Amino acid sequence: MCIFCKIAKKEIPAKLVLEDDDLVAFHDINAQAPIHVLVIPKQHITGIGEVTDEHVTVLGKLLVAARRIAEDAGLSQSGFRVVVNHGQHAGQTVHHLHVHVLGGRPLAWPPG
Ligand SMILES: CCNS(=O)(=O)OC[C@H]1O[C@@H](n2cnc3c(N)ncnc32)[C@H](O)[C@@H]1O
Repeated sequence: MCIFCKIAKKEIPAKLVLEDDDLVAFHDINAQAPIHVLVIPKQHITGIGEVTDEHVTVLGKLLVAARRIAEDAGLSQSGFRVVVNHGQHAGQTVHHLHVHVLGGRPLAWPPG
């Protein structure tokens, strides 16, 4: 089972931020900003490279949750970044769809 499925099933620990029937959000173990949270679907989807029309609802839920997490973290005014990485060039290391929410400091553009 993938590591994020284990987190979703509470089989391994994580610092949870948000959970509902469809998704769970938790602090990134290797934070790249003062706020760095991952939002994942409980359903195993390997990544953005796999999504189709059947995933529209859960994809929307991930983005709304991302906004709520950023707002709760007080980032609405200062700003935040929402990132999904796909494949080797993007450095995807966990093959379970996840949305990064980053904020709390100025974020460079373009990213690396
Ligand atoms: C370019 C990044 N690669 S990624 O886009 O695939 O992001 C994976 C992210 O998952 C995080 N991560 C891996 N294992 C855990 C864990 N057990 N708990 C919380 N976060 C984790 C990594 O720190 C990384 O930021």
